[in-house]
Amino acid sequence: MRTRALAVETNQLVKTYPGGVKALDGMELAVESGIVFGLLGPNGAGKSTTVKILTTLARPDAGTAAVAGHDVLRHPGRVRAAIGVVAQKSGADPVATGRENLLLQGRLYGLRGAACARRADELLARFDLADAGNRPVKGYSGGMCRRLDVALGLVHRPEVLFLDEPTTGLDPEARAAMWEEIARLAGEDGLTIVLTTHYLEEADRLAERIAIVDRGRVVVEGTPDELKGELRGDAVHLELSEAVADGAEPPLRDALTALPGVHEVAVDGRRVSVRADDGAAAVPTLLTALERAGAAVATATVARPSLDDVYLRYAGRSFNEAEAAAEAPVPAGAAGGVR
Ligand SMILES: Nc1ncnc2c1ncn2[C@@H]1O[C@H](COP(=O)(O)OP(=O)(O)OP(=O)(O)O)[C@@H](O)[C@H]1O
Repeated sequence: MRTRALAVETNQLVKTYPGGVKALDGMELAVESGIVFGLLGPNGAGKSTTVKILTTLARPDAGTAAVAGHDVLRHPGRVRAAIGVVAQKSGADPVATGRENLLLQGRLYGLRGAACARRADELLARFDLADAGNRPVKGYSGGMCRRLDVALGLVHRPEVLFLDEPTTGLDPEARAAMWEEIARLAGEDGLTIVLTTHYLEEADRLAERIAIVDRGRVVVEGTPDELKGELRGDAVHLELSEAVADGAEPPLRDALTALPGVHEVAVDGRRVSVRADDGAAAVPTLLTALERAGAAVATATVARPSLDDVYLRYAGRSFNEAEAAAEAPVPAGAAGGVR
């Protein structure tokens, strides 16, 4: 028996597609109930394949997975009753109205009569679709469609909601609105949200915990701050009003390196870059030291390590490089898509 404390648990999932593409190569996940968990990785990392297995739409070649305490292979029906799925592609019927879509989904999950209608209206109001509820979905904007998709996934009050790249293809405004909606959902009724994304910013903003996935396995897992904190230190960039004279660079570098909590000092013409344990706290000290050395500072910026830096450290390549590699042509017979 699995414990209910974990909403999702996988052990050594392996999945190879025909043609030999190894989509999953020992995927290990443990997602606590009641949190937003981000599965972050570039295109082709194996996120959708993981979600397909967890939502009983695909079978692993090896390994086990349980959702809401139910084994996905032994009790797929129980898993399906406990989950809501918002796939990358909308499942809504474009010819039907938003309300009709919700009523149909409700009926599929056993809701009847007034209870079903009440739930549909509740969700239309909640997702700001009340006015559009009686219009065919084909007339909805991208953001409205996405909100309806999430509403459809919630009709039967699932324990675990899977959101597969919920903001891909949305314009910035609709993306921001969807982020707000997901953040709002997160606090509710102990709902667990498993969010897959290839947007670093999306995972950083929404997920309490993140698993960074590369080549079909988790390369690192933790809270966004834990992951970034492991990189120790902020980058502080200072732009001087005038370039430092050649001979003055080494003593300036030595003076800055001697400051507490300051490392990796680089001086290059007008640009001074350092890593600091606490960037914001180091700025006044750096300004004073530079002033003493006769260097006037024009601008100072502090950058926290990003999830891209984390990815680079654990996957050995940048997120952009990995995305580019995933988009590169693959050998004949090995191509394929899950969409
Ligand atoms: N049906 C399929 N047949 C063959 N190969 C597939 C199939 N589905 C996925 N793949 C391959 O498996 C790997 C993992 O794909 P998957 O879709 O799980 O990654 P992903 O991280 O979700 O990426 P994306 O964000 O592009 O969906 C990729 O190399 C992909 O090309």
